[in-house]
Amino acid sequence: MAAMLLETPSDAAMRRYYDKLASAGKGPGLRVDQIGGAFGKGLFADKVFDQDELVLREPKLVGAQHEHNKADALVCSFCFQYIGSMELQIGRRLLSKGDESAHDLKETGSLSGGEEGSDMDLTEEKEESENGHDGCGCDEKSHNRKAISTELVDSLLTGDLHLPYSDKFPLSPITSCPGGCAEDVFCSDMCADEAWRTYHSLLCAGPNSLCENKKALAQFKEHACDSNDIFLVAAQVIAGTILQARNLKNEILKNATAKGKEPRQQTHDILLEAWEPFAMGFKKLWWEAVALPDDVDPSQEDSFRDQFKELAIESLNYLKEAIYEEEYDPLFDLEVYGHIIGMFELNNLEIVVPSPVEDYFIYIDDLPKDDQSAHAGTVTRPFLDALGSEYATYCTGTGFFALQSCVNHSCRPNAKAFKREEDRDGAAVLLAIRPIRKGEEITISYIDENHDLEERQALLADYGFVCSCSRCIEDSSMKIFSSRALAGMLQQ
Ligand SMILES: C[S@@+](CC[C@H](N)C(=O)[O-])C[C@H]1O[C@@H](n2cnc3c(N)ncnc32)[C@H](O)[C@@H]1O
Repeated sequence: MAAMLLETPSDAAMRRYYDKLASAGKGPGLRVDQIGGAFGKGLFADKVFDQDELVLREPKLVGAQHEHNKADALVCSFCFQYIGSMELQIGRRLLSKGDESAHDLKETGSLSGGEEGSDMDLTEEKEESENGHDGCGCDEKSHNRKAISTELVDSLLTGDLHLPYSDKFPLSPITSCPGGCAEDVFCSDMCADEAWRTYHSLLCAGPNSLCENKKALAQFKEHACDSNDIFLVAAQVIAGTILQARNLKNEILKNATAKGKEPRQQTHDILLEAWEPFAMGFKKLWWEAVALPDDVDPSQEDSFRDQFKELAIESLNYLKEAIYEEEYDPLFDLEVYGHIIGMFELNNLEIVVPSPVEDYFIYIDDLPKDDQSAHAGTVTRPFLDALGSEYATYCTGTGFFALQSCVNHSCRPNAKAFKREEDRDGAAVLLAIRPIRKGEEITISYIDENHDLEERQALLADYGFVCSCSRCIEDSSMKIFSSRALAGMLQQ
């Protein structure tokens, strides 16, 4: 049965699924078709798109904010919109900075000695500044943060301090998890209910959770946070499929009872139906799909891949202990788990949501100079200085999307993933970068395409395929032609 979950869907099954999405209004003006060969399936325009026109806006099927980003951005666990208030966002960020500073102090014995502690973060921030994000007037050259009193941070967290003009940046109030856990918070009852219905009721740590072994669930989460938070998204696929299968089964039972008949549907048919959205995703085994990093010697490749497999085994064992159901046993097969994570490796989109905190400080900095703006500057400056150049850290996560995951790469793309001003959540957004004809395939570039053929091939090797786009074919034949011409000249 596990093998059935991993079978490539037939053309007819694929057609049925994507037609169902289209009739539900998903991806208007688009259709998914088989291309064949290396390309598999692709997303196609079913109408003309003008340059800069929105091609696709789609919510995730499954996804999560990165664990390491949670202290930086308080967002709805379901749609990734920022929530709470500007004061709370800034207060939480300062609190976590305070914790980091205390940690630095413990590790190095001095605050300044810890400044180099998170090289990766600092590089990312610098890149953001160079890309023009740093417009608030904070000292971008220095990563030094100025200390701020705990009382001031507390006053933000408790809501006692109201920052000037923060009401210009209203955020949805926090909706608690219906299961009573403190880990997940939402922007609305709608998001809380959707999360509960589609995966969270089985993965919630709260008192109303449907998970029967919360201790194992906690161990599963801890393991994921310590190793790779992609396991948390894989758990959403498994929990979501179980919950959907239960719903389908109940519906069948209800219909049969209404007709006074015995339900005829087999468990495995129900499971296959519930699994349908994930059956469509292009998959490979995770430990076979991950690219070998440059710093790993090829002679060590087997042990490198074994480490990934070992992690997946550990993670799956915890998840099994937490939410296993015999009826849905195939979902807990290692090959299935490995393919779910491999599917993420090959298809997932990095979710990025711009920070309203950045907008807020830019707004304050851009106010026309008068007494009120001077006052606003004086009140907000200590917070900006305490946040330092990291004031604009975005919400980041990873998600798997039904239609976006069908978009192939081209080194001569006609669309790009781009968040517009109004896209303040975790939806995947694609815009046309030139006019697109009806019937044309929608393509994006997975890499920076402003490189020559060799560099592009090297970058795409990380994605596990050799590009067969029209530009690469032209460039390759040009290369062959040039080398033949050169060989001919040398022979003469
Ligand atoms: C995100 S998926 C795109 C949808 C995929 N074609 C499918 O059938 O589901 C990425 C995979 O599509 C294939 N692919 C995408 N762009 C390609 C290209 N330019 N040349 C060759 N294969 C490509 C590769 O197998 C890649 O791992």
